[in-house]
Amino acid sequence: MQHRKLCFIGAGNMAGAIISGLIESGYPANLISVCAPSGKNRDPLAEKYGVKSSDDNIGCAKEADVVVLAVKPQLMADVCKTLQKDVDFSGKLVLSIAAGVKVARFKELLGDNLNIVRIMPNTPSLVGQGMSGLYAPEEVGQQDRDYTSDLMTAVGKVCWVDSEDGINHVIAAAGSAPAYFFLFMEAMQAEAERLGFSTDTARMLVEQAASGASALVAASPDTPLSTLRENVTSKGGTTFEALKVFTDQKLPEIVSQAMQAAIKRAQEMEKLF
Ligand SMILES: NC(=O)C1=CN([C@@H]2O[C@H](COP(=O)(O)OP(=O)(O)OC[C@H]3O[C@@H](n4cnc5c(N)ncnc54)[C@H](OP(=O)(O)O)[C@@H]3O)[C@@H](O)[C@H]2O)C=CC1
Ligand SMILES: O=C(O)[C@@H]1CCC=N1
Repeated sequence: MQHRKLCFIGAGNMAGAIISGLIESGYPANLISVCAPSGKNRDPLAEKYGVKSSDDNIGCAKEADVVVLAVKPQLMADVCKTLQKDVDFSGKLVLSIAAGVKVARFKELLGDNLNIVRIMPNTPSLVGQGMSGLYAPEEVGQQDRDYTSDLMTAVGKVCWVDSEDGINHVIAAAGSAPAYFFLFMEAMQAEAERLGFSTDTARMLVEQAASGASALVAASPDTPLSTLRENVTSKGGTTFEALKVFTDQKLPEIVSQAMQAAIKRAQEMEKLF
């Protein structure tokens, strides 16, 4: 992949996950800078990975070929307005990882000719297992699309969406999704502890069951998920009884409602920020 000079504006959970994944995959540390007002998140990244840490958004953005906007959506307008005053974005690629801030809004904030790709990543990027949705408006060139694909492929898998609404659908299915699985695993660990397992053993049981199930899915690309479920479910057995509780409590409907709630919030954010 091409190694362009990258500047992250924001050094939080998601920027940190991408930076860590990039360095692990061989992206040169001396081409990465990370900016945030305080040193609490960016300094550990600099210490661990040798990237440049700074509180100077403008200076770092000026020097970069690619500016990654990685602040909370509610801060995006203020951050962009400050950048817009002093940074010439022509010739640069801007990547936004923010939920709920549309390309049209970035053009309002940073200029009509902005060359921008939206990325919706997730935190497993930290361990090279990310899932990112990518959207670019028509005018973005193939080289920039390829660079963005390569960048995020370095930390996981990518999927392009044709319309910007697709980014909100990626949020529901992948961006927010690690938290759904963590909640499920937390509930399982808590019950395992109530059954008498130590915290460590309860976590190991749940963690290994989850990562084993996930590895089995990955190793069985032609097998529907329903078949993998059926393979565990003996007639008259224990799994059947456990799954009956989930279906009686309408788990599929709950999942659908949760994913729709994430989309609805992203749409609200698009109006707010
Ligand atoms: N977390 C996730 O799983 C995902 C998050 N996203 C998106 O990523 C973006 C960041 O989220 P997340 O990483 O969770 O947020 P965090 O709260 O973890 O990090 C926000 C970062 O922004 C920095 N910051 C605040 N103000 C400024 C400023 N004026 N200039 C530069 N940096 C600033 C903070 O600085 P300091 O370090 O000093 O506090 C912090 O490093 C959001 O837009 C979110 O929608 C997308 C997909 C998944
Ligand atoms: O919760 C959020 O808004 C962000 C976007 C996807 C995951 N975290």
